[in-house]
Amino acid sequence: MAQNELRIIGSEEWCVFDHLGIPSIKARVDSGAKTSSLQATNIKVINKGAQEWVKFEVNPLQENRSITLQCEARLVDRRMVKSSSGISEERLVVKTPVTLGEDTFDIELTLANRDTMEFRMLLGREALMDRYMVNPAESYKVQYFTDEEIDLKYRPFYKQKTGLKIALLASNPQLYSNKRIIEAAEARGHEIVFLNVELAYMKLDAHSPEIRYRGGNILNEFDAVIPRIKPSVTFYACALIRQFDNLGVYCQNTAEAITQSRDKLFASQLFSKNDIHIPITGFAKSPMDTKDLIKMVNGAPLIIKLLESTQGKGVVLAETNKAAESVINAFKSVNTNILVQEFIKEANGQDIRCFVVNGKVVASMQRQAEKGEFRANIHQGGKASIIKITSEEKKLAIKAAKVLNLAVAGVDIIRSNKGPLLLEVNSSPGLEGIENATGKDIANEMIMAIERKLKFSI
Ligand SMILES: Nc1ncnc2c1ncn2[C@@H]1O[C@H](COP(=O)(O)OP(=O)(O)OP(=O)(O)O)[C@@H](O)[C@H]1O
Ligand SMILES: [Mg+2]
Ligand SMILES: [Mg+2]
Repeated sequence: MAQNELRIIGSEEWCVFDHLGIPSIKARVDSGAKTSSLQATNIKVINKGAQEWVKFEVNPLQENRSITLQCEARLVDRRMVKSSSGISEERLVVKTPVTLGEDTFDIELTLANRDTMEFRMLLGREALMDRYMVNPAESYKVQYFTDEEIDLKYRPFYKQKTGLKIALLASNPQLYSNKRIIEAAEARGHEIVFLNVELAYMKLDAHSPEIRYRGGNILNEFDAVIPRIKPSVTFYACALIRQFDNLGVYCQNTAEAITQSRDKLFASQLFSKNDIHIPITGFAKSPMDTKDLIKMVNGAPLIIKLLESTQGKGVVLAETNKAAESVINAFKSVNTNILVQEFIKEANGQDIRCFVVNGKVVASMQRQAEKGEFRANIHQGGKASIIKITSEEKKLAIKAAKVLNLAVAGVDIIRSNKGPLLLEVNSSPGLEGIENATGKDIANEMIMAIERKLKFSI
């Protein structure tokens, strides 16, 4: 073909592979590459009579893994390719017809098992030769499809959606609570994906903010996120939750609610501001005020709490004023923030855990500390049993969750001579102790609460 009969091709073009069942795939025209290549995963060689064929999967749309096409093509070669990092690897080469605009011709494609290809296809010079001349300043000179046309072509491939798509944002899929939440979501017909907090990352950008997951997958199709955040990753996890929220995904507990419930001092201030009774609590920066701090909470025995504590690990009982003073000053000397609190002796090592979901107490249990221990936490050997709470306690639990704006909350209440007092509110309360003690399906309550918020009905 003479030079002037060559057609102009742009730097990006839409290719159609009828034999592979790919309705359209955007290719980067790359005359620097000899052979064309196609992003492919799960590549397997199979025998068809005397011929070798290849079965593989293609995600034809850029930055979108929700569509996966199953393809088959004839294997024509195996080539060693050196990657940019200098490692040689074998690539399979298949041959199949491609359509570009009006032209259909056979093309050889290496199957590139690369996760991070921006373009799912590269159109190399073997395919261009004697047909096209590249004009790198233009795109879609041979074939242009509008977004609507692409959408129409791919509509049949989108999985029929029957339930919600939920992400469980947590750290350990083996935990009882996480396993139960996954089970409950699946039982109600939803798709639930476990996302490890530390494997998710984000792009902050006014036009196209994103959340990505290890390997480059973009997480953009969730209806809801259930955050189950361990204390050590609170800061990072809350940034992720805010990002999901910015992307319009419903987060069962918001980042703000989780953050403020994790800071015992801040949470206590919110409680007193909203007329929620807590044991008398003091906080001071300087050791010079320790003596008065102790007096303020009615003297020893008293409780000292690390501002960020769970499972009762950072809660200490000081029996005498002397002991209290030295423990408080010891924490201060290592710059650890603590609360000093009146000891509710009459509770006899008991407290009440109320599980609140969307403003309702769905279960409650009493926890009794082990003999010789004042902390009722299950992790400290506490024993759980069913309890019928008073309407005053119920109101207190609901109000505490509401003040912190938590849709799911574990509210701890202690019975004192002055009536029920709020101890603390947990934003990722465990399910094991309370489901076992009460026989209630709390995971199911959590999932139904999401359905109600999203006005979803099965
Ligand atoms: N002021 C108090 N008087 C008497 N007992 C208390 C007091 N504060 C806490 N306790 C006991 O210590 C336990 C742990 O305290 P708290 O719940 O404040 O700490 P935590 O480490 O955050 O525990 P969690 O695992 O529930 O988050 C309580 O469940 C309760 O049994
Ligand atoms: Mg706590
Ligand atoms: Mg507690």
